Amino acid sequence: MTKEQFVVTAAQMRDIETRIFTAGMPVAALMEKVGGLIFQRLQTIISPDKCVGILAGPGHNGGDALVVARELYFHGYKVWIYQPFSKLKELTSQHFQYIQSLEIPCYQEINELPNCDFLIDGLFGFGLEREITDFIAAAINHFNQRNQPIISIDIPSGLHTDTGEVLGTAIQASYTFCLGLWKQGLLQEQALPYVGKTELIDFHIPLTDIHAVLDNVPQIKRITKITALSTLPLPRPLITHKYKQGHLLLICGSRRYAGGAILTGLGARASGVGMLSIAVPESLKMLLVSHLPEALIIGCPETEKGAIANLPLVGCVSDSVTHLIDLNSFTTIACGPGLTTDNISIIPEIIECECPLILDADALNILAQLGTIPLLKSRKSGTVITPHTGEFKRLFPHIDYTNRVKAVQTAAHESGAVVLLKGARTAISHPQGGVWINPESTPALARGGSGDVLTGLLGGLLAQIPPPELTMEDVVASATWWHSQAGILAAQARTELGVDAFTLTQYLLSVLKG
Ligand SMILES: NC(=O)C1=CN([C@@H]2O[C@H](COP(=O)(O)OP(=O)(O)OC[C@H]3O[C@@H](n4cnc5c(N)ncnc54)[C@H](O)[C@@H]3O)[C@@H](O)[C@H]2O)[C@H](O)CC1
Ligand SMILES: [K+]
Repeated sequence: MTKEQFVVTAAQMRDIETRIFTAGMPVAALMEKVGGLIFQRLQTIISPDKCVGILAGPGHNGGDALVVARELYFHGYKVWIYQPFSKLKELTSQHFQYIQSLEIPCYQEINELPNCDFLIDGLFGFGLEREITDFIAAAINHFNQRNQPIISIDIPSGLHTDTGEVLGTAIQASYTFCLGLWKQGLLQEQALPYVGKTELIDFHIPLTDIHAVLDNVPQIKRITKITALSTLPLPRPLITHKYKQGHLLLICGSRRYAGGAILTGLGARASGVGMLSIAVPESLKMLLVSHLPEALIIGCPETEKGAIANLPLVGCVSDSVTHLIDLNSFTTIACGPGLTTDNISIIPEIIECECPLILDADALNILAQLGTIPLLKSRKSGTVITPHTGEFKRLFPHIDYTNRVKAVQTAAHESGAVVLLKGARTAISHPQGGVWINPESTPALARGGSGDVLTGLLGGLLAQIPPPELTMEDVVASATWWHSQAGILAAQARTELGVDAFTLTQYLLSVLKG
């Protein structure tokens, strides 16, 4: 793993830094090093003719900010300090004393503050322990009102380091320079309006210290291009044939949502899966054939309303169908897009299948009606469920959803499934607790049908039975990355309004072309 992948809580960061200090690294030296690295990065953003306001807190976040202030000053920038705290940590106090000796203007009242071009937020870092109130809350709200870009050191002051919750109020940063290792709160969806453009400032934490603290707990990891492309595209041997490249069965679509079946099929097509079968209500069969001529389209008996009435399974008596389905002849089954909840009887049958199973959309809504846990826990092979927020709440109404990382871990543990909780920061958890977070997406994907494409793409990848060293959640994480990168590419080419789900399918392969 690269440093960019690790995600830590405040407590884990504290433990890692304690190991560094115990090994002999002076705290002052580390602060000096970190302040210098932040300053170097700032030089590429802020030209020396600019005025910079430094917001200095009482702890080491403030200490970092004061080191930055001093370096900006010595390099010709106009600098002022806002430092309203009476009790400072020792090291921070020393830096503040030196700043004052240089006669850099220091203020304690926000109404005295001059104008400036940029603000550096060094009020609180991962040491924030409680809600921000009183004059500090007023100050943060004041700085958010000014029109200067704010660059937060480590984490926007006021955000909970682990959950990303706003503790009272929080700085709305244009940039967040996260120090050393990614803090979990920065990857939580509720932090998004506050973090701005995030980047990691590496201050060379030894990997041994990281592993010493993180190896014995479920890993929270960021999905990066390196991790995704280490999986994708799945290896395709020179000598192969269609049956060796997996056989995916999609069970989807209804007269009401015919498009869902097409979009899911197009997502599967992009995965490179060798064989694709799609079970839809009989009346959709020719429509699907026209869109996906390479797929084997299975027309199923349908209800009055045009939903799949039953699956023509091998062994069942049904003379009106041309093709019987043997659920155990597929290497993966994906079910749900456009299914409707008109007929709940097919889900218990599908859950019996022995191959990996993906349940999405209405399959999840039916599962919520039938009761999630007992049904999924009894399955022999891997299961992936891919709820959006609403489906998640219906499936797991008892789980507190504020901390999405914890929520998805709990759901995975309870259900025994890999849980992919879709959103602006999709989180994926394995039943044993490991979590992948997708750190980059686009609001362009917030459209009907996007999820159908992901289900097909994911099903097609899992059906190709990735090499044994690839865990199911690794494949799910890579599919998530692939899907969001296609959305980003499409939005760049066509604006965020131009990424309808069909267009999204047309950009999937461009992602792998790099
Ligand atoms: N630990 C290190 O050597 C390094 C830390 N880095 C930087 O330091 C911060 C973490 O520093 P720490 O002193 O632990 O905490 P903070 O600076 O975040 O501030 C905590 C400080 O504030 C007080 N406090 C907490 N909550 C509130 C509140 N709601 N209202 C008022 N005051 C509050 C608390 O009592 C503490 O005194 C880290 O983020 C980095 O920026 C270095 O970068 C690397 C080395
Ligand atoms: K900060």
